[in-house]
Amino acid sequence: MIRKLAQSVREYKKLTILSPLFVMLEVIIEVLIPFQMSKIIDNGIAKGDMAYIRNSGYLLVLATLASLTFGVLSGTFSAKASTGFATNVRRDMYHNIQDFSYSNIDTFSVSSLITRLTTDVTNLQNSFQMLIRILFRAPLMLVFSLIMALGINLRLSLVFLAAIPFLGIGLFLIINKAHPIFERVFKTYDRLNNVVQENLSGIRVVKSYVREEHEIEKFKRTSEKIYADFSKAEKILALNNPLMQFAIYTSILLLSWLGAKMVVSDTLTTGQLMSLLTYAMQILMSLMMMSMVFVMIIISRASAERVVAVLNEKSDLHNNENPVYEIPDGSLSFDQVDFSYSHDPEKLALKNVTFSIHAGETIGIIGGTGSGKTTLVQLIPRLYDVTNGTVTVGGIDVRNYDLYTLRSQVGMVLQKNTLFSGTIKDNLRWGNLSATDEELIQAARLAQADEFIQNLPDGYDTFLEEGGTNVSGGQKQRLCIARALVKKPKILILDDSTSAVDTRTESKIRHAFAEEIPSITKFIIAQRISSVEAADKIIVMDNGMINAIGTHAELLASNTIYQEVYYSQIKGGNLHDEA
Ligand SMILES: Nc1ncnc2c1ncn2[C@@H]1O[C@H](COP(=O)(O)OP(=O)(O)OP(=O)(O)O)[C@@H](O)[C@H]1O
Repeated sequence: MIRKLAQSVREYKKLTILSPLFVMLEVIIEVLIPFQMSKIIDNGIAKGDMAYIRNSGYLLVLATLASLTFGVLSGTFSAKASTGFATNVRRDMYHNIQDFSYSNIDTFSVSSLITRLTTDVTNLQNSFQMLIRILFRAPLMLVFSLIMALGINLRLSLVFLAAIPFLGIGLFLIINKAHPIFERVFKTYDRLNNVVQENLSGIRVVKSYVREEHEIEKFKRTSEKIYADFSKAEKILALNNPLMQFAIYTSILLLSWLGAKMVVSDTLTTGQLMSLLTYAMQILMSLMMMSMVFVMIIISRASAERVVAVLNEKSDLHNNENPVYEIPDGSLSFDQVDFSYSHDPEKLALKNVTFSIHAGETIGIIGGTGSGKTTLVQLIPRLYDVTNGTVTVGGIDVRNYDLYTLRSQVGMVLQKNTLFSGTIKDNLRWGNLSATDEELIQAARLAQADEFIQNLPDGYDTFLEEGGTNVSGGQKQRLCIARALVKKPKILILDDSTSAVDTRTESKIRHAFAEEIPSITKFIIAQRISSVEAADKIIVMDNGMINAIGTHAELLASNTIYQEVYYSQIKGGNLHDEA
């Protein structure tokens, strides 16, 4: 875990090393100051030597200034190194997430990824800063002060040594109790983020169903859970303070009592007792700092595990060796394809799917909800890999293509359309950054979007709000179709992407496709028979399997599922409705 995180230090390595180096110089001076003080008391004040006092005083001022400078420098370096480290961790996580396949995304929820990228990385940043500064400072201070104290008086110094194991055991117990609670707290954070994200992205649904109270209650419950867990963990951590204070004050009392007796019996000078007391404070303060760092480490250990899980997650879709960079044509075949989302052969979402189609054909896919339509088409651009069997495009197994080549040649309009904030042009260019304005207009024409775009006050430069909230559902779908067309794909997949478009416009889209892009293979998943009846072939899906393949006339004559859908739509009057 540490090795993985250390890889993100990169260009901040120098600062990461410089910070503890300056800490070391700062500590050395801080430890020498009490020693010099004891000399001023014993050699200067006791003997009334003003010149000695003055010269040593100058030296002390210089030492303090130097220690201050080193402190400022190490503080600055550690702040820069830790923010840089956090930036790199975030960047590495973000890069890795971009590589995630759909199945990787299924492993982590979106809200959990957000907490990991924000709260967890901030925790890591704080502990990294503490680690390179305080975790160096405290042990150095401890060791140097102990050496100095032992040099002054061995017997009295044993008092500190007795305190160390006592504190060590106390800390170990605290850490063991608090860590599992922090692990739990971060999972609850994920839930909180999930509640917020779901609520905000679905705020319109929440409002239209008047579910505000319910949502507030859900938020309150999760916040209270975080509050309860945090309070519990903090209560355990708070035991650290009395434990430390007890050790510090007992040691100082013992030291003062035993030291005073030694001063009276002339086996210790006043200056030595003074500096011993200062070293006692320094030793115990450094122990206190170390315990604080340990507390921070407990909190961030849970975060570190969550961050490393994202960094270590490998995309399960890779390019094979010597991938193919050219797709010959848009012909396609499925050969005995099984697919399971959970990689469990008992839970197949697709079973023994076999069919083949020629380039340029239009294929309709029809079937009940959950019958596997979306799952089937997701295997074409390799959003998931098959569990068994093969999918080929242009006669070549899709796993043998370079992923980028394959996906750039398969235009897919998903069921859940997403437009991004930006102008219509920006959104259309998602498909192809170098597309000319003419190409954008041509794609929009085919998708029957050009007319309504031209009627917008700023035309193609109209700014779309986040999620495309300022256009209607049907307009959004047409923009998404146009965006896929800008890619000039060899295969175009429309997954229920004309459901909000009226049947007259939908029919215009179909005609435009047939006349102007005849060489593109088209998949149309639809609920309406009218959307697929003109297709060259229609696949009827049922429970993850192909129930039948044929033309509209063939299926209407022989397939019961197709007949049922057809007649229910005739009766419902929505076969060719113009909603
Ligand atoms: N990401 C996923 N993880 C696990 N199971 C999934 C996932 N996506 C879909 N499924 C399951 O796979 C099956 C087929 O789903 P699919 O989305 O392909 O159906 P569909 O025919 O497209 O349905 P609809 O018409 O409602 O969109 C369903 O049982 C569904 O619950």
